[in-house]
Amino acid sequence: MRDAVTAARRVVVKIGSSSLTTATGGLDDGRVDALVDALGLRAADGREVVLVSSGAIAAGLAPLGLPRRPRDLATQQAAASVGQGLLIGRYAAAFARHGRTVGQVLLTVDDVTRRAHYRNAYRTLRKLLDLRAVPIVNENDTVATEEIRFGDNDRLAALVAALVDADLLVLLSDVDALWTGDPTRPGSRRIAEVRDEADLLGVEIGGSGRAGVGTGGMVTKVEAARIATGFGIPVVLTSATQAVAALAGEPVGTYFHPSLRRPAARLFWLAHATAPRGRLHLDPGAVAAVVGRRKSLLPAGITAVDGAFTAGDPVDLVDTSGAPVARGLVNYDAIELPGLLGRSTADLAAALGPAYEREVVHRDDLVLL
Ligand SMILES: Nc1ncnc2c1ncn2[C@@H]1O[C@H](COP(=O)(O)OP(=O)(O)O)[C@@H](O)[C@H]1O
Ligand SMILES: N[C@@H](CCC(=O)OP(=O)(O)O)C(=O)O
Repeated sequence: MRDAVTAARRVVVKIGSSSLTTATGGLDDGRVDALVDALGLRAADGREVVLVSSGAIAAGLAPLGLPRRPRDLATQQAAASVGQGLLIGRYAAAFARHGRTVGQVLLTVDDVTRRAHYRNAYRTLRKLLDLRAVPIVNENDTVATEEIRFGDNDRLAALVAALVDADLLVLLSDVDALWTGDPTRPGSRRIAEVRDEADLLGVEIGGSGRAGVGTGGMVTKVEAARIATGFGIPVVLTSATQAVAALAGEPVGTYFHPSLRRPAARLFWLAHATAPRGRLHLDPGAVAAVVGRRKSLLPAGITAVDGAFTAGDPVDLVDTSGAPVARGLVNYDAIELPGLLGRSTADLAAALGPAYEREVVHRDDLVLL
């Protein structure tokens, strides 16, 4: 038995498209029901479950007469728009049989990187759990453009697990475990547990076996496991058909041990969930202050600015060679900064008013890379 699994009070379960669809790619009601039965068992004794479910695009294909997963973003978004409603409707009916209500939570990258949105997402999830509803999370595909996309729900699930401070993340796929190589190839073996990076050396982590349905294959799952375990959350990776056993702590699938380190939640998001919208070039004094002495970044230490960001966006702080040394949430719009560079805070406050005394990036909004 896996003690961390049996003891977990709050669990995030992620299910991939390939485990929810029929061979032809449509939503498979029987598979949805089987998953919900497994989760219903788990939630029955007062434990909290957050479900991260893919499948919106797959569920939208048939109603739109699309023969396969489209390549272009706009058609994917249209399919997700049709499919997400069907998916949630299906879950709502299945959970109702267990006396549970579901709540739909659609997230974009912004929702987990901008502080105000991050708090908002946390508050909603927390309240749903307090009200004994089952939050069902997916990426907000219909509004997520290429540049702000998570792209894969494995990473989203790891970030949601961190957001709700889960005790366990379960990744359910169509494969029963992480294997040493392509599971269909003779000689590949199942991996029962991963203690650290060393256990992954030599493992061939491949793409999706069902290119028309699943997205990231094992690459995104192992990456998600890295993120969650780095946050102190253990991960079980197995197939949807083993969900009951996995949630009961039986030794199925692959168990990723958590690392002991548990970074501050908000900064963790910043480092992992963000695509920087710009770069601030620091002089050596500013690098020493920010990295060495954990100080806030002031205009005086910035030599140049790249990107078209607005206040609140994540930006990378780079040294004189251009290497990122930290990531932070910037307090100014990109167009405001060139006029401020190299000037002291006192000078700026005197010339432009007290609002210009603020740091460019506050040290509480900074994470070293
Ligand atoms: N080392 C490996 N171990 C297990 N599966 C692997 C490995 N490398 C690649 N895969 C493939 O990854 C697939 C699961 O990913 P994917 O199809 O994206 O699922 P999901 O839709 O659940 O996210 C498996 O079906 C398998 O073909
Ligand atoms: N948000 C998309 C799923 C993207 C995704 O990560 O899919 P999968 O690899 O099947 O978990 C959808 O609902 O179709």
